[in-house]
Parts: sequence; structure tokens; C-alpha cells
Amino acid sequence: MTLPPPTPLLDKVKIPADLKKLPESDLPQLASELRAEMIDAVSHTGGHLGAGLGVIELTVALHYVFDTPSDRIVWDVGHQAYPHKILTGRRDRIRTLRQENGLSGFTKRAESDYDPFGTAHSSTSISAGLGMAAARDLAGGKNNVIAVIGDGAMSAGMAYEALNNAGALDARLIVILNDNDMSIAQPTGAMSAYLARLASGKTYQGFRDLGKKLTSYLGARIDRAITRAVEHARGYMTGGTLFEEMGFFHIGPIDGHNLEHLIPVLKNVRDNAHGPVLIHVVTQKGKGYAPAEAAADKYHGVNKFDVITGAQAKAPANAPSYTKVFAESLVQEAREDERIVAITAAMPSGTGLDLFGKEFPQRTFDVGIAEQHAVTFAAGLATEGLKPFAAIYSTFLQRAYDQVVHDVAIQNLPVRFPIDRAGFVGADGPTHCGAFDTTFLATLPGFVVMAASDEAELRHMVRTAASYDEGPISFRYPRGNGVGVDMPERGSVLEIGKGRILREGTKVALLSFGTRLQDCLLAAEELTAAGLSTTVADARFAKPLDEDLVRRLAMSHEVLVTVEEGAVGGFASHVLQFLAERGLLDTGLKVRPLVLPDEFTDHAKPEKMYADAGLDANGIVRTVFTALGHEIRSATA
Ligand SMILES: Cc1ncc(C[n+]2csc(CCOP(=O)(O)OP(=O)(O)O)c2C)c(N)n1
Ligand SMILES: CC(=O)[C@@H](O)[C@H](O)COP(=O)(O)O
Ligand SMILES: [Mg+2]
Repeated sequence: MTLPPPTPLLDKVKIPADLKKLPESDLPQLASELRAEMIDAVSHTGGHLGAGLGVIELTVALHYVFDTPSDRIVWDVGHQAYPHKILTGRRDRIRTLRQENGLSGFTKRAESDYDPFGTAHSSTSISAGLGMAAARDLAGGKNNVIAVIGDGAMSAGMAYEALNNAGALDARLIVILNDNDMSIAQPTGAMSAYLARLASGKTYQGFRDLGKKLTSYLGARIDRAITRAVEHARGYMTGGTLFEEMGFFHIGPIDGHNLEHLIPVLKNVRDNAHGPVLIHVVTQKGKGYAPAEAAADKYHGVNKFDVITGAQAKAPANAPSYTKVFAESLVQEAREDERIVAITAAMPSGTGLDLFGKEFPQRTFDVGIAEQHAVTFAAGLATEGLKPFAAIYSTFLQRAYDQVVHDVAIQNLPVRFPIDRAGFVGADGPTHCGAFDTTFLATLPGFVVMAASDEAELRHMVRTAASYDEGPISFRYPRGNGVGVDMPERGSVLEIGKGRILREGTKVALLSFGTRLQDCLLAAEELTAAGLSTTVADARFAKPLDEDLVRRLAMSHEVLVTVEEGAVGGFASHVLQFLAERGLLDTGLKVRPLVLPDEFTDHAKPEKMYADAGLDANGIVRTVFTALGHEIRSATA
């Protein structure tokens, strides 16, 4: 255990106003202390490290030059905002980061006036910032709006929609492109190559053009400091860059770790910008912490770690992760079928497709942070007879819903959707919760919608999806490790629309869709011991529903409880729709649908979140007892 680092200067800075009292010459030392503080804090909490380390100097410069919170800083994604949080009155809580009742891991309006916009899904900052600038102009305001967007986030279409509109509005908006040549993995795409060219300086005019251009744009008051700073920076004025063509004044690239470069440029833009300005800063993800700088992913997301060695704590696992089982199963199927291809939207390691890509590099596509494109790209692949697996987290698939409906479902194209991070994800909180995919997919005609109840079922579902060519098919599974069941060598092809019964009872039926099955089995033990003979079934499919199974359970039990890791409107809705249509609710059957609460649930440990939502064994038992009017007892002593 290491002692917290000495931070004499940082101790004087509770809010940005304190920062402005420091002599500019103190800022490099302050930045160094801020970096040490962040490393120490995240070593205790885990979370996103690399991105924040890359913007230490930028964060200090922004709060030094601008008058926050009146001047708005919108951090894109927000995973890099830990230094921002430390400087804006939240240092005392930074070690509660991503824990129950603790700070969010992203910016959050409800958390601070210094967080003008909640982020976490990427590429929203320019749109939100432009909205704030337009509102300011309508009100005759004078404050500045700064959107800080990463090079990875610049691969999403939404960013260009915003740039396009900003150029048209000619609004006074400052966009800082934080180019660290990293997404979560190495960035992909033509934009990344373009930015690399900009940063390499090969295509820039000489420095004198920069001085002339800055003077003409920023007014004759440009002082020699600016010229000197920019002269020594790697910055070159770019003529006719993409950003300028879109109506932005483009400055840079400049060294995002050099306060002597950053501060004069930010001051000048603050005082002289009259339209949209894009400042291209070049930074290093993981900067200032050797283990992060050396890591392939620059310590993008880390567990708790030892500051001295950088070694991360590894939670003991009694079973493989669902992600790993998915990836290994898909590799198995792809060896048997060369039509199988895989698509990720900048999440190769998170989805496990980095494993698939090692064996099938030609059949793996990382399209960047571009989920909408990923889905329609997959649809295109399917029209040519390939078997595309578009692996997108539940929460990120939300961004591509129209593409799912319009380009895949209506055309009934056989695109496969492996949906990871289904249900509560824990520390990433409501922005990453996989709550809605069953609701928004099972409502689509012709979609096959599955949920794996354990890692063996996941392997079967990968095989089933690989063999199913009749139309779109999805299968969901949670973040984290499996339950430790025996694994088949290879998956079996499941009969579409058929569930399975795991234990037979006569009074209570528990019908699970997803990994709450384990809780149903535990609850069944308790209920049966209390004299309530209980059946447990795994639905496997929300669509097509196993109508024979549902009818049988409804007609031979007094209570039917459905359990799913999804929001209202999902599996239970389809069961209730069926029961109502067939008059099976007229028989006095007690139906209790257990779903995620109708709220955006704050971050905590997933098992605690499920317990609080009544979706664990205790909650299931309580539900049955209440339905039958019994006194409430817990499932486990
Ligand atoms: C819509 C969406 N898709 C995927 C992600 C997952 N994600 C979080 S950060 C990140 C990379 C962002 O790269 P960049 O903007 O360059 O920021 P950096 O981490 O390099 O600072 C990705 C893909 C996300 N947050 N939002
Ligand atoms: C910031 C972001 O969106 C990603 O880094 C996300 O936090 C990854 O989630 P997992 O840790 O579940 O892969
Ligand atoms: Mg980046």
C-alpha cells in the first residue's frame, strides 16, 4: 500500500477559481500533482485511467483560461474527466468513483455545475455544445462553449452531423480535438490516417503562413508569445483541411502536454474567436505513468492496481467470461463455415472479436465508433451470402436502432447480433446498462431473440445463430463470468422457439429468460421446501415464444413468475400478450412479471443492483409468497 502523493499546490485548489490565483509558472507543478493524485485514486477504485492521464495539462489549461462553470466544457465520452472532477470540487469524493452512492465514472449534470452535459456514449459533445452555443446566442450571452472530443469519437457519424451544422450556423463554438492516436484499441478508419497526416505535418504550409493566418484571423493583437509558442510547437496551419472546409477555423496540431503552447492559444481563441474554431491538440493516452504508456491499450480501463508495479488486481474466476465463451465459440463455427464474418464498432477486446481477428483477420471488421454503419454494413455483407455477426454491446446497439429496423428487419436479412453487456453492468452505471435490447428487438416482426442462461447455452446459441439463415437473430448475455457449468466441446443447434424445463413442480412456475435462471433454481429449492412445489423453465427465446411451454405452465400451475434482465416491454410482455390473447388469464392464474425497475439505476455492484430490483432468489421467493398471500421469508437463511 503506497501513501497518497504529496500535493501541496493541488491542496490549494478546491475549485477552478483557486487555480486562477496561482502564478502561471506553477501550473506545470500543479499538473504533475494532479496526475499523481489521479493515478493514486484510480489505483484504489479502478476505472478509466489512460484517457484522463492524457488530458491532465489540457484540463488545467482549460480551467485556467476559461471561466467555468459559466464557460461550458463538454467532455466527449467523459471517461477522461477524472482530472476535471478533481479540479472542480470533487477531489474529496474521487475515491468513491464508480462505487455505490459514489461519483459517476462519466460527467453527469446532477453531480456538478461544472458538468454541463452527461456523457458516456461517444461523439455527442459537439452536438450538445452547439446546442448550448445556439441557446447562448439566442439569449445574447457571452460565455464560451468548449467541446473536447477524442480522435476515436471523431469516427462516429454524429460528430460530422454536428460539425456540418456548426459550420452552417457559424456559431462561436470551440471544439478541441484531443488526438492521442488511440481509441480503446488502435484507431481505425480514414479519419485516423488523416489526423495522423495532420499531426505529422507533412501536408502543412510553412510556419510563416501560420503566423500570417493567425494574425489575420485572431486580430493584430496576437502577441509574440503566441507566435513563439506555436513556432516551437509541432503545430502548422493547415490550409483547407476537412475542418476548414466545414467552416471551422482550424488551429494546430499543437502539443497538448505543453502548457506554454496551450495557454496562449486558448487565451487568444477565448478573446478573439467569432465563429466555430477547432483546435487540434496531440496528446499521449496514459501519459506520465509508465505502465500505462507501455500497455497496448494505454490502461484504457483498469481494475485496482499497484501504483509501483502497475499490476492490476484480478478477481478470482470459477468460470470463463461470457465474452470469451462467445469469441471462442464463434472461432469454432468460423472454422467450419467460411461465410462467417465479424463486425465490431471499435470494441474488439470488449466484444472478444480481437480473439476472432487473430485467427481470421480478413473476416474481421472494426468500423470505428460507428454502430449505425456497422449494422448496415453487416446488412450489406448478408445480401452477398455472408454470415455477419455484428457484435455490439446492448447499450451501444441503441444508437443503431433504425438501421436494425430499416436495413435488417424489414429486408429480413440474416444478420446475427451477439449482444454483450445485457442487463446491469455495474460500475459504468445507467449509460451502459443493457436494459432495452429485448424490448426493442422482440417487437420487430421476424426477429429471433434469444438469451443465454449460462455459458453452455451461449455456446449453443452461437452455433444456432451460425446455422440460422431465415432472417435476423440476436442472442444476449451479461458482462462478467459464467456460472461454472460443464461446457460442450461444440454448441448444438437449438430448435428455434423452443424452451426447456429444468425441474418439474405443480404449484408455482418460474419462467426465466437469461441468466436469472440460477436464481430461479435457488428460489425453487426454498419454495419447494416451504411446501410450494415449483417448476423452473428456461425460455431461451423471447421471439418466437415457446407457446406450448407457456400454455402448459399457465394451465398447470397457480402462479407463473417470469424473470428477465431487461426493462418492461420485453420477454414478459410477450408472455402476457400470448396469455391474454388465448384467454389464459381468465382462469385466475396469478402472473408476476419480474423486470428491471422502471428507472435509470445508478452504478453499484451488479449483484446488489439485482437484489435491490428483486431479481435475485430472495426477490423471486418474496414475489411468490406475496402472490399467494404467505408471510415473507428470505430464500436463504
Ligand atoms: C457510442 C459508443 N460506442 C462505443 C463506446 C465505447 N468507448 C468508450 S471510450 C472509446 C474510445 C474513445 O476514443 P477517443 O475518443 O479517442 O478517446 P480516448 O480514450 O482516446 O481519450 C470507446 C470506443 C462508447 N463510449 N460509445
Ligand atoms: C467508456 C466506455 O464506454 C467503455 O470503456 C466502457 O466502459 C467499456 O465497458 P466494459 O468495461 O464493460 O467493456
Ligand atoms: Mg483517442
